Amino acid sequence: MSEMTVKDFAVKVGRDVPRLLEQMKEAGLGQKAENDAVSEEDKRQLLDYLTKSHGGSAGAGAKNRITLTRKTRSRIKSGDRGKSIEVQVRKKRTYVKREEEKPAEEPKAQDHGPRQLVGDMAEAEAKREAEAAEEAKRRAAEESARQAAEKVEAEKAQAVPTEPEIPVPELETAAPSPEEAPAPPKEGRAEPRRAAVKKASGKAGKKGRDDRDDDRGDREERRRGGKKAKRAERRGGRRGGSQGGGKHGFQKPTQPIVREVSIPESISVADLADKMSIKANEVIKAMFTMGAAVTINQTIDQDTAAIVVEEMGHKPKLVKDDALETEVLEAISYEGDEITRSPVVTVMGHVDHGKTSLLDYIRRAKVATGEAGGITQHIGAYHVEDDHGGVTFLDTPGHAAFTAMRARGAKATDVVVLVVAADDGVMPQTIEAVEHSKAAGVPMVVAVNKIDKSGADPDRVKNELSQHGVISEEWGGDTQFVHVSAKSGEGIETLLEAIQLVSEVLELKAVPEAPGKGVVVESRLDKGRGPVATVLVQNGTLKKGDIVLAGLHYGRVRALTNELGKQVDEAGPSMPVEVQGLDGTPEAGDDFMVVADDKKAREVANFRQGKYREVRLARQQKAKLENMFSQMGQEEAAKLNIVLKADVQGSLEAIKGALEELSTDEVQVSVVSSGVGGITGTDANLALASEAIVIGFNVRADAAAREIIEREGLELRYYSVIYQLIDEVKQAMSGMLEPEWKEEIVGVAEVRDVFRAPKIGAVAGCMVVEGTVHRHKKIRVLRENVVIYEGELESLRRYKDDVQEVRNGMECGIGVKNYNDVQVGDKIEVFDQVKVERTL
Ligand SMILES: Nc1nc2c(ncn2[C@@H]2O[C@H](COP(=O)(O)OP(=O)(O)OP(=O)(O)O)[C@@H](O)[C@H]2O)c(=O)[nH]1
Repeated sequence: MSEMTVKDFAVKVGRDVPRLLEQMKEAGLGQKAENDAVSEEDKRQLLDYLTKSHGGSAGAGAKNRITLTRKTRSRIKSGDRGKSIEVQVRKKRTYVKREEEKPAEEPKAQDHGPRQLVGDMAEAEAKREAEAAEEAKRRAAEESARQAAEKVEAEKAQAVPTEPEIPVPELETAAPSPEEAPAPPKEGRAEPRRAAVKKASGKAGKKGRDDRDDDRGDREERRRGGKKAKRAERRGGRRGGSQGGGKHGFQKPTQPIVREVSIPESISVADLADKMSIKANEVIKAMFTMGAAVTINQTIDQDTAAIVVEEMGHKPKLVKDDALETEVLEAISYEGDEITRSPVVTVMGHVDHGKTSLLDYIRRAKVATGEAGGITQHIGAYHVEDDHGGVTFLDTPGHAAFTAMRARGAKATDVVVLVVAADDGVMPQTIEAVEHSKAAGVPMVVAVNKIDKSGADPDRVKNELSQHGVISEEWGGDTQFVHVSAKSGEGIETLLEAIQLVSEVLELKAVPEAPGKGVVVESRLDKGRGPVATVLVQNGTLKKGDIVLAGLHYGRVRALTNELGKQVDEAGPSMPVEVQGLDGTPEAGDDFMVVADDKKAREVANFRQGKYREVRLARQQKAKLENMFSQMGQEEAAKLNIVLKADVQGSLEAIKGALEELSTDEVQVSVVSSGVGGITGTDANLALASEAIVIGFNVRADAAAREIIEREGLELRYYSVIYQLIDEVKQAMSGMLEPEWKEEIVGVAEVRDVFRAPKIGAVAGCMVVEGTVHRHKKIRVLRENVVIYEGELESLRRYKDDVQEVRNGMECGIGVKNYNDVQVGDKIEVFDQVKVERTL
């Protein structure tokens, strides 16, 4: 065809003249009126423009092509199980305009610019297509399984010439090119495509009965070929497509997009489908044909997922469990301009030395300044402003909070303020606090408190602390001692300055523009507000609306509340803030971070929840005394950490000394903490933080400690004979732990009342609170979790009857043989000695 007018052209391409003129103008053509002539060159230019504007390739090679895609769905019977699979076929066809051809025209579809011209080009292309299809067909013939493809190709080739001015949809159905750039779905599922193509076309009403018959034939063939053949076919199909594509001048090699699908150790069906960019239904169906009935939310394991992915024609990539987490975390950038952030302080010290008073004083004096009402809330932390940029105090004094955080690997504290009452001096918990902060590598400032008191003797504090390696600056050490009174407020300013001084050395930096991250200080379930967590932002800024991952939980920040109870929109570095919107209550010490993707946050949280259990189990194994050494790598310096508690100072010293003497060149035994008294939650947390085993010598763990020990799978051992304790540790060190006799506590009774009778002595009215109390087993009497007597029972009675055992929840009368000093509140522990095989 030679030249035509815009009007003619508009008629040909089925578009109205003004719109066409507009497009021509956009394409840089000069036509302004409907009677202006349109040359071949103009058409090409317009086509080129439209192709480009629709995302087509604009390169020289792509100049004269147009690609059509069409999606069809069909069902095919799969395999010999007679199950059917829904097959989605994406067909793509590229038409290449030949120089000498005149563009034909036609289509419709307003918003598919290139499509309209396609029709235009189609006619010209028909011949070439036919040739190309033949070529593809030849190649396809190399593999028998690809017969279906050939047919379709052939049909495609025929489709064009039979109806020169075919509307676009006709053309689309023609080419079953498996390739597909933008629309991922189903690609991988290439093979069924072969058979399904025609079926789909037939469904669309574009094909005749013959086609459908052929289609059936294909299916028959496929059925006969079995699975292997199908796979071969699929592979072949891809190859064939690709080769044919080259000949056709297709835009891209017509290979199905084989995606590399990363599969975590477990994944939900929905997420797996998502990763392959297909509908979950299709995964469910595919799995069904493989003999597994799953639901959309069901989580499948990695191996199964890998098979499904392969079956779908993609490449599974098995990723390590924490890969997703790593990916999510690594995707967060904390780069930017740094500012100096305020120090975060934890106050520690012995009971009654004034930690709470000090925190309260500072809060009252500082936080409320200038704030309406000045009422502060307890949210677990607060920030005070001073002349040097402020200080944040973690408002949960004590070692428990500190160790709980450290146990979770969190380093929330920059500076420890060690409160020592000037009238009381260094006490056991003072020493414990020193141990904790040293172990955590956190610098200390000593607040010598109660300086207002008449008995205050600050020099004594200095002196006593120096014996524990905390030496005052005045004495040539590096620790600042500040005299304060939490009552009068004396010295508080100086204390804040001292904190600032220490923090300057630390050079605490943060990037306020970065996404917020930090640590959970505490959390609770609020009746009205749901899970509420106080977090300390350590870097970046946490904002309302952010998606947050916190420990095992995640959520979108619904509200942020500061320590004054005021809603805020954001919290910057070193600021504590209460967060609402999480789906659960994270633990103190859990990390939190703002992540970009809601779904990924959920995935990581889910993963962590699953992992949590495994990690605990793993830790249980590792923490076993028996396993500790066998698991140490050779290059690893072997170290056995012990948290030791004993009934009296004498035994404590003796055991500690003996244990430390066990150290050899290969294995170092280190008592990270020791003390007199029952095993507390703090001890357990410290053991967790330092990967230590807990040893109780004639002492027991309290409820809090037991909870942590159990939950975290720590190793706890009770002993009552020193040499046995030392011996077992020694044996473990030499890797020769024999089958051992281990004590097992089988029942505990609490003394509720004590009756004294002249003949039989003291009888304790008890309630069995754990296990079963047996008449003939050995017992110990515990007072405040410390063993005060070991022996056996004289009598065990229910009402007036002598019984052999009394179960949990029942009352009974207990007489302890040769011991009459039982008191209300004591516990009677019944134990057994069991042989434990050594497990390595
Ligand atoms: N005279 C005087 N009394 C103080 C001072 N600081 C605290 N006290 C008193 O010491 C007692 C204990 O203070 P707390 O602040 O409860 O001590 P704590 O270290 O928090 O104690 P626990 O929470 O039990 O570990 C209280 O009666 C306070 O009033 C002080 O500087 N001077």
